[in-house]
Amino acid sequence: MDTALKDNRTFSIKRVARSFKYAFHGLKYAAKSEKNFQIHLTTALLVTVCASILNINKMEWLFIFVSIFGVIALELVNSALERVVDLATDEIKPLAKQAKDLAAAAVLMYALMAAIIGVVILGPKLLHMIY
Ligand SMILES: Nc1ncnc2c1ncn2[C@@H]1O[C@H](COP(=O)(O)OP(=O)(O)OP(=O)(O)O)[C@@H](O)[C@H]1O
Repeated sequence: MDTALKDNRTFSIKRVARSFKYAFHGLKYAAKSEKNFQIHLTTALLVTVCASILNINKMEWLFIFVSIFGVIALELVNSALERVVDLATDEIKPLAKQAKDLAAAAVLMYALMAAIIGVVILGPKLLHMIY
């Protein structure tokens, strides 16, 4: 027990590397099997290409990246929560429904904000390029 506690408190490159490895496993898993995650990744790629072509400034890039990484991170948390709920019960329960729907609502809120940021930053530049 003491050794385990000590182990948790000391900094170890090996442990940090292991944590990164597990995080990449999660990313790989989500990219392979989570439909919504794949949609967010594709959207992020399109927005990044669009923003590059439209030559946005540093501050605009910051807003775009906060939006992109925020949506992706929240989607990953949502997927994790869905699994925890499914692990906790395989019955239809109001609390399970609330937990999943609340997590989905969190993603929706952030995605809406990201969409507004995208339209505000890229919209006028796109219109200017087209007309
Ligand atoms: N155990 C449960 N009890 C009650 N309602 C549930 C339960 N599991 C899921 N639901 C309801 O069914 C909906 C669909 O659940 P599901 O687990 O398929 O997630 P999802 O929103 O379709 O996400 P994804 O497509 O990423 O798996 C949930 O949003 C929730 O409202």
